[in-house]
Amino acid sequence: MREFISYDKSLEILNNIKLSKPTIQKEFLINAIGKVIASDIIADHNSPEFPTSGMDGYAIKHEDQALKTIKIIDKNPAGTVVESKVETGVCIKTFTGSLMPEGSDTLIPIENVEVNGDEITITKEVPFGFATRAIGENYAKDEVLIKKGTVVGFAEVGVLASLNIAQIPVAVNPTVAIASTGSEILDLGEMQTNDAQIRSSNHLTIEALCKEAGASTVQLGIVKDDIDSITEMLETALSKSDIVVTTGGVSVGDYDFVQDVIKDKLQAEVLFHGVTIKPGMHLLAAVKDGKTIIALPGFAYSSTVCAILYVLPLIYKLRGSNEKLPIVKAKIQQDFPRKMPKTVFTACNVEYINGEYTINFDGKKKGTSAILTNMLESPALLIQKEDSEDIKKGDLVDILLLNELK
Ligand SMILES: Nc1nc2c(c(=O)[nH]1)N[C@H]1C(S)=C(S)[C@@H](COP(=O)(O)OP(=O)(O)OC[C@H]3O[C@@H](n4cnc5c(N)ncnc54)[C@H](O)[C@@H]3O)O[C@H]1N2
Ligand code: MOO
Repeated sequence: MREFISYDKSLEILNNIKLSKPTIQKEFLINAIGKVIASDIIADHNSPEFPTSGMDGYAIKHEDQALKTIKIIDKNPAGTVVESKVETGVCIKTFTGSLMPEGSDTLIPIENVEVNGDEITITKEVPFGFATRAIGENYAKDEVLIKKGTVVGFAEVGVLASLNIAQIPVAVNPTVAIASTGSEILDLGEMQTNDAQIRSSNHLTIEALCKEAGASTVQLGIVKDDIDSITEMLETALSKSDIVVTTGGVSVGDYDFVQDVIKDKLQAEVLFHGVTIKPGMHLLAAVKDGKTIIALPGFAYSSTVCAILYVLPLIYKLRGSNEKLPIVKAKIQQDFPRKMPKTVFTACNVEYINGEYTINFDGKKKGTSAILTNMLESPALLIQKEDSEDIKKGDLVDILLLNELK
């Protein structure tokens, strides 16, 4: 008899396994997009380094706005350093991006003055420091701008470029090998020879999830329910990857060989086999030669939910990233009784309305764990913990935002 453990316990066990540290390599900024930065990025200068004009106009002393006219003594284009100084009664024509000339504290925009020869008359006053970007406005020297573990995106690229950093250390993405087992399942394009055969979706759904999470993938396709084929597949998978994910063959049927191969043939260390969750109760996690094997149930919804819950966090960890599953609070629009003493993940629709997430189950199909179409459109998973109460309409509940998965 198998011993089922709680969802929390299964997460704790997986969280505590020793994983190898990611290999670090340097990448040019654009090639680093989607990768995880492996060290803090600290500003080595202030931005801007000097007070800088934010508009086109005239650099003045603020108190000079009380004067009738102010004399223009020089021009200060962006990219040059003007020698003249602003003293009482004089101004310097200054442009967006130009350094503020010495002695000035305020920029009066061209729209706020009338120009007569070499003099300006102020038609509309501005407050002290107007359109003057202070030293360090964008970032200050020694500020930690990007934390180790951040996934590089457009904003990181821009900030790194402004720091004149062309190459950054990033973690080499882990590799996940994926295979689906089952004698009834067919790969894309494979000829159907009898009515009992179905098309496999799991191997590709999981590859898609892993790729979106930043992993490299090795697709091993479909393996029939046969001990030798499954053994060969798992040996190949272990030799090519950091994480092996299989689907099918982990419950109690006569042909559920994946578990036997993992336990008896490979002699892998089984971390757990059976978790009190729905879907995915037959999930098996094991370790062999420092590689993690996650054997998921065959049902399409079960294997997808479990890949999200168990495989994605492993990928995050192996990349050294700070990412977490996107779990947020949402208001539920109907009663939702607790059906079983398990942690249950139910597909729902999510909307963001008036500053809060709300969920409903409109159009969601009921049936077995085979229904993957419930994950289309704008989906989330309602999370009901093992020891939770019946949910009432209007309650705040935990949901996992499926369209926010990285
Ligand atoms: N007597 C019992 N029967 C079952 C139990 C149980 O506790 N006692 N548990 C059920 C639950 S829950 C699940 S989940 C499944 C898990 O079984 P397996 O992991 O061994 O999966 P299979 O039997 O191979 O497949 C289940 C189902 O999914 C379809 N399938 C399989 N592979 C794919 C694929 N790659 N793409 C799409 N669909 C796939 C397969 O045709 C089956 O219909 O066991 C229950 N039974
Ligand atoms: O493990 Mo099954 O996924 O509960 O339907």
